[in-house]
Amino acid sequence: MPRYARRPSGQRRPPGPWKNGPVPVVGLIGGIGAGKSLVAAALAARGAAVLDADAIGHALLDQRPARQEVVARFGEDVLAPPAEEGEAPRIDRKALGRLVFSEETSLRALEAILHPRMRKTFEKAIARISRRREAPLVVLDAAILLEAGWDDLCDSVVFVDAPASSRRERLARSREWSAEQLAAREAAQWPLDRKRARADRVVVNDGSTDELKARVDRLWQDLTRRPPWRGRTEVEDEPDDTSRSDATSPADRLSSRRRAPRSGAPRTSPPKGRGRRPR
Ligand SMILES: CC(C)(COP(=O)(O)OP(=O)(O)OC[C@H]1O[C@@H](n2cnc3c(N)ncnc32)[C@H](O)[C@@H]1O)[C@@H](O)C(=O)NCCC(=O)NCCS
Ligand SMILES: Nc1ncnc2c1ncn2[C@@H]1O[C@H](COP(=O)(O)OP(=O)(O)OP(=O)(O)O)[C@@H](O)[C@H]1O
Repeated sequence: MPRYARRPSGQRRPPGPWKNGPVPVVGLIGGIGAGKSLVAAALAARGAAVLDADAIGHALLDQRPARQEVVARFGEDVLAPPAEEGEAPRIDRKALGRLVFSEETSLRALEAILHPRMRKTFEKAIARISRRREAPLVVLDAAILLEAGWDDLCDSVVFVDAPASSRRERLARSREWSAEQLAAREAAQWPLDRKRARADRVVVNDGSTDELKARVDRLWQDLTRRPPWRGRTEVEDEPDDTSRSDATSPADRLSSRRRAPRSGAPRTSPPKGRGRRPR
């Protein structure tokens, strides 16, 4: 029987070169609508196990302990009428979203209910996948990975970089958010250049879905090579200065490539001004 070290969380950590043992964990971040889910799906098609933070949050809202705490905090207005008689009431996420993204204290209160449970779910899933060697790679797809401090579970952080205009167009097509709703969610997150600076890999999503898949194939090669990973990788075609996203100038990109590896680097100072409280 292998002997496993215990982690502070009480989870057993099987032996291996990565933070959580034999399987590396990769955090996926990027702007809203940048294509994180698409990248996650392409990695899943190659064999990665994907933890979708949005979906895990939704599942928790559907379970009694979290749902009851949410209703106790926000009132019955955040409940949707049951579709059928006798059915358990469900949280109306649209209504709850309207509330929390218009008032920071409410968002913090919702996070205080959900985030500890979400983290526990991630930790358990990572521990299980590592113990049973269920996949060669775990992907934690979480827009607010850095803001929530979940990056401490990750061996690498990948930023999906898409031009703001493409993100807006795609979201207008795929979701029913107004520009104001999108702006309110973005305001609740770190600015993109701050997120990008904390990533050690960047995948540029500025073309077709086929182009993105080809880039994810290269990312996969990079992520599944033997440890230790070093340096910073940008996955895109030949640099084209006109097609870059919102905030990164060619000079930024060059300097970011020269950055030291993330692992072991001290955390940067807390965010100032816009957006979320420091963590
Ligand atoms: C407020 C809720 C009910 C709205 O649900 P809805 O179905 O409209 O949105 P969904 O959960 O699919 O989130 C879509 C996007 O909104 C943004 N977003 C969601 N929660 C947050 C948050 N706490 N802070 C900043 N942005 C957020 C993310 O970019 C996310 O990808 C829901 O987002 C929620 O419960 N949020 C708190 C839990 C959480 O932090 N989830 C985000 C994990 S990445
Ligand atoms: N290169 C692309 N070409 C065309 N459509 C795309 C491309 N990339 C993403 N999309 C579409 O844009 C929409 C948003 O993408 P996706 O859901 O992957 O973004 P996301 O980063 O996961 O968003 P969120 O932050 O809300 O979780 C989806 O409908 C997706 O299919």
